[in-house]
Amino acid sequence: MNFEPHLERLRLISPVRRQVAAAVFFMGLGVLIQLVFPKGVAYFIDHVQELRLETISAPVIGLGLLWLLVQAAASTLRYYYFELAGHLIINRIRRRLFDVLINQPVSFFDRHHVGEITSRLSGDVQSLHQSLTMGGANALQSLFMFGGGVAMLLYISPLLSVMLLVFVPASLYFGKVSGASHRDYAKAVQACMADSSRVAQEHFAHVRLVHAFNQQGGASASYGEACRRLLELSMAGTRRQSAFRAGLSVLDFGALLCALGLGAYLIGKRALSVGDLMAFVIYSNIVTQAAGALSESWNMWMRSMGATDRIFEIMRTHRPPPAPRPQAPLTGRLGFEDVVFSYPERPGVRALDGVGFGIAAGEKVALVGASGAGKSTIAALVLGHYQPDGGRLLFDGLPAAGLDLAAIRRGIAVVEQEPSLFSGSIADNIAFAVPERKVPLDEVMAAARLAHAHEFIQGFPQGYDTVVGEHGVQLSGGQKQRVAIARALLRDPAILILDEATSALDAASEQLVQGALDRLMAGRTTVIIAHRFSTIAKADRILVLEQGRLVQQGSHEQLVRQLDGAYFRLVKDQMFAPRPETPLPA
Ligand SMILES: Nc1ncnc2c1ncn2[C@@H]1O[C@H](COP(=O)(O)OP(=O)(O)OP(=O)(O)O)[C@@H](O)[C@H]1O
Repeated sequence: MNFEPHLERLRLISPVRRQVAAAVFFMGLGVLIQLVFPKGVAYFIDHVQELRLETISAPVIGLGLLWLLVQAAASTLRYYYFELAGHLIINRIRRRLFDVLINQPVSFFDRHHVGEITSRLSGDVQSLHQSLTMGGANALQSLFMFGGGVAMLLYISPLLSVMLLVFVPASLYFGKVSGASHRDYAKAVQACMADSSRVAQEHFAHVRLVHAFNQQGGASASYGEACRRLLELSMAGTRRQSAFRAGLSVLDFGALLCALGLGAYLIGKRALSVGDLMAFVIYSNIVTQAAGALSESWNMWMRSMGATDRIFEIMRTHRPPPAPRPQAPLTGRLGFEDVVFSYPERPGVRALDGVGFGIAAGEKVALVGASGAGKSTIAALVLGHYQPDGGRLLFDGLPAAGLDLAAIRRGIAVVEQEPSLFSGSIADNIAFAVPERKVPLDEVMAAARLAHAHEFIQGFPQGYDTVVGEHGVQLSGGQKQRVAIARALLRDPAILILDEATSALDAASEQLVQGALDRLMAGRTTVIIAHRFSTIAKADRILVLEQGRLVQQGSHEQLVRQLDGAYFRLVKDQMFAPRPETPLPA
């Protein structure tokens, strides 16, 4: 048997050793008190004739009250410390799992849906919580009760004990056998839960589209199907669990009947008192129940092992980021040398096929090409989201592979096609550009002024504190763009990656955004994934891509003269908006 996965989970307890030790101490105390009780009952039954009210003196009553108090305190403190340890552990795992997830390479998010990932963070972690806290507490308590109960049984009657001990291994074995199947079942349930979360998350995220296409019914059907699979699996698990409980109950009552039969025989032989038989029955019940609870705890542990396998798989993939290496800030010189790249999810298709070019510091280069030609892939490689399969990238003439990725990224800013804003204040969204320090508001404002965003932000009643994004004020396309430009300006990058918005803004907004972009691009190396002719015309150089290959480069005037070239075809097919002001050669 491989113990490592079990140990891996138990190691999570180590930072909360003190709380766990306190919980175990109070649990031990509680168990001790419970184990004394049957023997006290035996004494009472065997001496019931001799007991008089006068003999129940104040110290006896005091002792009884103390017993009650200690019992209550032990049980309360046991619960408190186990829960406390559980919350601390789970809080730690949740944060660690998030750290591991957020640091995964971008390709990880190509393979896993956001809904699935959030389900792992909530559902799987919750399952681990239950098994480590209440599951762990019950298992430990059962173990103590089992050990103490067996000792008391042997003390009262070794002969009866031997008979009873036949049943105990049977229920333990029974638990072990059913535990193995529980693990696989729990894994399947958790996968199903992640799947239903994915379906729900996807439809909520695109709720406008769902309504626009009257797809509410379709959404309900998809979610219903995911829930049906989950229900089927859960029902199968419940059937298994019921069969397991029935088996345990047969063993429990079998043991009780045998103990009564043999006990009566021993009383007849004067080898056992009535009180001791009574105590024996109670202890035997404690022992068989503890054995059953141990089996059940094992099942629960195995279910949690299955449910949390994915968490640990993900955690194992975590590689701490390499120690930062001293590196001079980028000046903006960028190069691709014969770069070959396929997305990990599509290993057979080359998204870039032998692409090579150099960009001087401060140069503005437009990437053009039909949809799927590889423009965004070039940007993704510059940002270090993926590593090339062949060839290399150069920053300031140095191979990227030998440089510190975080330092490279510090020198780059990106303005996305559809700028993403987090649900926070506008100031927070702009300051997002500089994670290394707390950015003062006047710096945020200065960036917003340059980006022509200050005026509209000041127009909101809460100004820079206005909450935007998920649950806040929704900004127009042009406003979002200007916030994103302010964010990039604040970063003050050497290299700017600009994924130009395809949707047209109204003329006034367009002018404001364009003005802000001009300020942003001034003096910086800029790689523009270009869709507008006005942008392309302003670029120092145009790189034309076709099916992952760089097929042409030059200025608009140079390229448009090559009548058999890809660029001419793109212009002719009106791939850019608005139509080129530069007339095509006759
Ligand atoms: N994450 C991904 N996983 C697998 N294949 C991808 C991924 N992203 C893009 N591709 C594929 O790689 C090729 C290049 O895509 P890319 O996004 O670079 O094109 P593009 O020129 O930016 O297109 P567009 O102008 O439509 O955005 C396409 O065939 C595309 O389907």
